[in-house]
Amino acid sequence: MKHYLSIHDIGDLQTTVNEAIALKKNPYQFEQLGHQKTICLLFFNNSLRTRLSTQKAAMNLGMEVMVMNFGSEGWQLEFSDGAVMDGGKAEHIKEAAQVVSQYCDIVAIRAFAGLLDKKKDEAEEVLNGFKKYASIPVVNMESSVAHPLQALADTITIEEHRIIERPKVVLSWAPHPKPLPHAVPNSFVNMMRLQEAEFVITHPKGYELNPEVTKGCKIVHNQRQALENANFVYVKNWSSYSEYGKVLHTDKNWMMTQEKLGDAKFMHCLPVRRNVVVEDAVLDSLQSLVIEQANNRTYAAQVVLKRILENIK
Ligand SMILES: NCCC[C@H](NC(=O)CCC(=O)O)C(=O)O
Ligand SMILES: NC(=O)OP(=O)(O)O
Repeated sequence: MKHYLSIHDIGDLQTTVNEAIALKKNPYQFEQLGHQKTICLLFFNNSLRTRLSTQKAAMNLGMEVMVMNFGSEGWQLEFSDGAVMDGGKAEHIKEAAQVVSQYCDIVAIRAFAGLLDKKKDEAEEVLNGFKKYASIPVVNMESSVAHPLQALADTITIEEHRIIERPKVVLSWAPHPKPLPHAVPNSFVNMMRLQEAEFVITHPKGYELNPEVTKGCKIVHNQRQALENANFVYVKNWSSYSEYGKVLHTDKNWMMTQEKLGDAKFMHCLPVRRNVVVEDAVLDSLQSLVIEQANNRTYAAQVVLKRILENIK
């Protein structure tokens, strides 16, 4: 694998999940693979899980890790070709990406959607800028439109807790005070398409995701109806896509409760706002898989870095 920008870069999903589960059992098996190789993790936004699990994954593979909070520590980047840089931006992506390529063998990048300009967000200027100008492999640690390391960890978690061949998996919108990006639900939907499941999306009207992502997916606007007989319920807030980046309403009735969850397993990528997105009783119950999802982020990242390292050796 050259880059890991979307879930589609991984090849066969089931093979990858099996490999990740094997790595989880024996995490130091490939300690030599990353010897004298360096990964640079560049953050344009906050993180807990991605920051630590990707570093842990790289360390398990014997790599050296450099982390930079680019958003607060780096020079402001210019992305336009031919720009006259007489404003606030000190460095062009052309130099920045090539410079980073001098110091490391893989670069991983987190750069969220700004949620103000759909076209600009969908152009993925940070991720695509590095892809275009860096001479090393690029890993997506959540971009404007995708969070493929999260989706892979979610698949591993579902695989570990699946008790029937074709589980019912529900992606449910939940309220949130802030406008949040579409990256996590987009990647979850794309990943669900690649596996055996009865998949249903539920959200209030107005919260349709990008129709190109959800094309052909079953969408039910009645949350209770959608949740009937669910095995896994993945809860996530996202802002409106059609009224781009807007919070249309924060209807408390969409919060996930123990009563609505029934016997299903609860999933969320974290961080989660307790008693807004989901009530305490769910997060504090044995039905919650959120900590296991966070744990599986390490093995998702590890299988991705392993494949990239095998390709650059
Ligand atoms: N990486 C996982 C989720 C990151 C981000 N959540 C957030 O920004 C939550 C912030 C808050 O709750 O204030 C999102 O939804 O894409
Ligand atoms: N789930 C996730 O990506 O968490 P962080 O934003 O803390 O990295």
